[in-house]
Amino acid sequence: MTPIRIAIRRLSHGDGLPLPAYATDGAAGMDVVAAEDIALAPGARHAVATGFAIAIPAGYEVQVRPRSGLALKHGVTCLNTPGTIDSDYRGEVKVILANLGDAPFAIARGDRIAQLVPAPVQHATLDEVTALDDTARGAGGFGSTGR
Ligand SMILES: O=c1ccn([C@H]2C[C@H](O)[C@@H](COP(=O)(O)OP(=O)(O)OP(=O)(O)O)O2)c(=O)[nH]1
Ligand SMILES: [Mg+2]
Repeated sequence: MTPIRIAIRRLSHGDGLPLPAYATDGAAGMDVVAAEDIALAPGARHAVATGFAIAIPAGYEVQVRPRSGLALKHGVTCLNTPGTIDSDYRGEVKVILANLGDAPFAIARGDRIAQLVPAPVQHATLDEVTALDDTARGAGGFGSTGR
């Protein structure tokens, strides 16, 4: 598939850092590095600077996803996963990391902390009605079909 083109602007505090990049040819996400040093205490969260801003083409978003290694080994994940970067956002991309582990976790500038995955966005229009069609499920949810 032809890659979509995303304009990226390096911010002054991103000087010298690698831009997001695919670690392997088949990687789904571009790894993003931290632009700051931060110590995350257990239970703490922080919007980690990345040092860049992007302009996503209309009709797309970029999802900010955790790295499984950080999650499994340290309990460090994106709190709002998947984070949403809107196509009209021009501010700095930030990675909202949370430490759900039981030990402090140190992030150093240049560490890979998350990955970016572009995705198409489908807008909907809502048609307000007074009754919805019947289905076998009806209002059952939240485990209604059993374990
Ligand atoms: O992980 C994230 C999530 C969001 N953002 C930025 C880009 C996104 O376009 C904007 C708004 O995100 P979102 O819509 O998820 O947050 P909100 O709480 O609804 O804020 P807003 O009222 O600004 O839309 O914040 C990030 O940099 N990283
Ligand atoms: Mg929003």
